[in-house]
Amino acid sequence: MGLLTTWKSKSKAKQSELKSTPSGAAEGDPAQLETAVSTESLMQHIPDGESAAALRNKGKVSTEPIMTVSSVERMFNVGGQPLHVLKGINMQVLPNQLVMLRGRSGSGKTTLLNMLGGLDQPSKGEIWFDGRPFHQLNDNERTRVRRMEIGFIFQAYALMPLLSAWENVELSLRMAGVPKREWKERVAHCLKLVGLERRMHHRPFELSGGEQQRVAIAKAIAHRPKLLLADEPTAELDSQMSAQIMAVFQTIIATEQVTICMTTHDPTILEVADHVYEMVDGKFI
Ligand SMILES: Nc1ncnc2c1ncn2[C@@H]1O[C@H](COP(=O)(O)OP(=O)(O)OP(=O)(O)O)[C@@H](O)[C@H]1O
Repeated sequence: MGLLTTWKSKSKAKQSELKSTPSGAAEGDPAQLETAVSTESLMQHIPDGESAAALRNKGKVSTEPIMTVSSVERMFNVGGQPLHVLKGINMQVLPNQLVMLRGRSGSGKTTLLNMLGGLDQPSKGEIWFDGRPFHQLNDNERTRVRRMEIGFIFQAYALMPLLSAWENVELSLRMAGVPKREWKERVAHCLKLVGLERRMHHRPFELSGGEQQRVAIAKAIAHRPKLLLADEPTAELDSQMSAQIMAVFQTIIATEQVTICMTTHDPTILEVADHVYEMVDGKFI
């Protein structure tokens, strides 16, 4: 298995570093102060102490993998020629972890992520999601699992441009079939969790890139998915906003019991991952 390395994601040092950078820069600048305040409020949600690993050791979190990938290959037919993109991928994702797929452009990260989310199927191999053989489900069954149990976040936010932050999150509850009586409380909770309680009625063009990505996160977790898949979620953001997004990810892992698997090119955010898989030319090294 191509496990590059393992880091503890919730060290106090890392939390205080995330906390102190924007706070230190905030004095006298209202825009930076706003960023600092929202980061402070984000960090309040992160519980001190117990990491997912510690909770697992105490039996509070399942030790069974939520996702198991065995010998997965993916071939495409391009102009009559076979293109072998994934060449035997093995991985396990444990509950309440932050797992990163890293690799150069074209190495196959998005192709694999699409398969983990049931958007595509392997040419060979198996993918087990929460005890079910994802690779054997038909299109309708995979769509149902995806709608109910998986959330997606994309590089370019994928928000409805004419809807407010509130309405965007509400839309995802409607799509997942969550009863309307639960919407108000859940939308408010998710937007607060990502630090946007003062931006709930802004539309995407009235928000910064980092704020738009936080709306996208609120939208992706609103229906309480077990697994959150994020394709380059920080690619459009500067380092401070990227740090905020990673702080939000840590918050929602701790409070919403969600597992996150994301792709990235950004070496500066790797250290908050529980596991990093390095992909080279369709394989983990
Ligand atoms: N549907 C498809 N048909 C044919 N080729 C494809 C298809 N999807 C992906 N590929 C090819 O597979 C390779 C891997 O693509 P993929 O998008 O998974 O890479 P990536 O690591 O996510 O790259 P990036 O970091 O640039 O997003 C590329 O060469 C791409 O052209």
